[in-house]
Amino acid sequence: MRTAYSVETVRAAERELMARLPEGALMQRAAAGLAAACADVLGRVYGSRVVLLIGSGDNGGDALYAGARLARRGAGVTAVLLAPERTHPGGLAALRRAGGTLVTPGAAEQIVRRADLVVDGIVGIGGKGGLRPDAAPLAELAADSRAAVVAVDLPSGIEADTGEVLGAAVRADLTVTFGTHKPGLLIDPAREYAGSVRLVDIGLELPDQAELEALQHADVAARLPVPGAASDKYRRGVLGVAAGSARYPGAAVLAVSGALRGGAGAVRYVGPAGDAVIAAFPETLVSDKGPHKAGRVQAWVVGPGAGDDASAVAEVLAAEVPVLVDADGLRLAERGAVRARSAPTLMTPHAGEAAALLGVSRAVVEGARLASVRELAGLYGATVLLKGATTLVADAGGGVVRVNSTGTAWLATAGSGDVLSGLAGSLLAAGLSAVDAGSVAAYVHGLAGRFAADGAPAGAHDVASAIPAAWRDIRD
Ligand SMILES: NC(=O)C1=CN([C@@H]2O[C@H](COP(=O)(O)OP(=O)(O)OC[C@H]3O[C@@H](n4cnc5c(N)ncnc54)[C@H](OP(=O)(O)O)[C@@H]3O)[C@@H](O)[C@H]2O)[C@@H](O)CC1
Ligand SMILES: Nc1ncnc2c1ncn2[C@@H]1O[C@H](COP(=O)(O)OP(=O)(O)O)[C@@H](O)[C@H]1O
Ligand SMILES: [K+]
Repeated sequence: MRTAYSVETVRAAERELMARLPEGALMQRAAAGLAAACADVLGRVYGSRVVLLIGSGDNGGDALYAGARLARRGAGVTAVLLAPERTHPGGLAALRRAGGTLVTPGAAEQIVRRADLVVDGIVGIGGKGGLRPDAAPLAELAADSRAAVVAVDLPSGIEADTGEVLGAAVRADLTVTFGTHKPGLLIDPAREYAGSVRLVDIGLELPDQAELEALQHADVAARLPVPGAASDKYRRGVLGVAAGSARYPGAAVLAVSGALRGGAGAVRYVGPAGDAVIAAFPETLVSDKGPHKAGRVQAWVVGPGAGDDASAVAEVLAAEVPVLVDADGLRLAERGAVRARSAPTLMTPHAGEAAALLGVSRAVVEGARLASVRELAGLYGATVLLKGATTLVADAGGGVVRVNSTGTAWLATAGSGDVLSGLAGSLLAAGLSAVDAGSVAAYVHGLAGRFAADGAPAGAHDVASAIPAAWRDIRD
């Protein structure tokens, strides 16, 4: 499991560790890891041109000490000091001793243009509220140069705890972060600014519960349902899918396509698109009599392409099994009915649907994804999976939020969300908790999207067809 901790938690762990170590030891660990990463990016350190962008805090200190290490290995290192009189004194002295050069921001444009590597030590976890006007132009210079950009701890200008980007921010090719990932490195839009992320262990002892966690292959493999000798189709779980309409029969087909590859033993389809479903997937048990007459299921998916069938949504919400609500179902589900449920509910909006439920604009949700998913989960007393380039899954009770980034932008194609709903529903029917079903489904779906696209456009049905390959890859 990859975890991320809030700034407050990082600060507390840092204080505790600093009290036990000689002064400056932690910063030296950080600087050593940073210098090694910079050397990897450069390939050849000797003779390279390195520019350090230095703010007035310890983030600048890390960059200065790392710059000194690179200078000792033969790099030409120049530090641009945003606040010369408040620059980290030890770091500054170290760079001077190693032969580095110091300049003011006025000289930055010329040297950044000729640099091989720009190191962003403007601000780290002490930053608040977007880059200030004196620092913002440096971020733009770095973006315009042909140099590789390495961010120290996090790209300056992003909000470490939330992943929001409130103004100008540095766009890095690599972020070297210390002790733990910070939530902002894993959540869009900030995640995009971080580039790839390298974690340097500096010995911080962190509490059990993180702010954010991201499943890895092994975590997903441990959660995927696998039948045993005693399994039969009922014990594996039966999923009911109430989806599709005369206008959108395809949504039903796609939801069922995800469901059949999600580990349930059988899929019951209820709705007006039975012929289309049977034509594509003859193994589906089809009925048009409404959810309450469909026979026993261990979980329901309701909503994809469902049009305005509010009664089907209400019927499904009244069932005492886990329910996944997606697409039209989100609009039609009464908040009170969701809150009154005793079995788990998993809601799966994209940013636009979440915005409509919260009564805000889509831009507000996209800018503040972590706060939005938590708020929606609290409002409905449900587990909420917020789709997007990174997918977040939050429980109503607060606590750790799951994040997934296995996907690819090729997944932004009509119907891929329907496939996800069937897949996640199937995992609910197989007995996974709502958080596990949502986050495991997002992981598998993202990987399937990568396999299906492989650098070229793919349709949602291709994504569904790639689910078995993703599943095998995870279990290998
Ligand atoms: N935690 C750990 O375990 C370890 C932490 N380490 C390192 O320390 C870093 C944290 O250092 P930190 O606390 O000195 O804060 P930092 O990020 O340098 O920023 C403060 C400075 O930025 C300024 N500033 C603020 N907002 C701004 C803005 N929007 N735009 C522009 N400027 C802004 C602010 O100015 P002021 O408000 O004082 O005028 C202040 O001077 C951490 O990220 C990591 O790199 C490692 O060395 C070892 C282990
Ligand atoms: N830029 C992106 N990068 C990665 N995944 C994405 C991106 N855009 C969308 N997705 C994923 O594609 C799916 C789209 O779902 P949704 O918006 O419900 O589409 P639809 O309603 O057409 O089925 C979600 O799983 C979402 O996380
Ligand atoms: K930084």
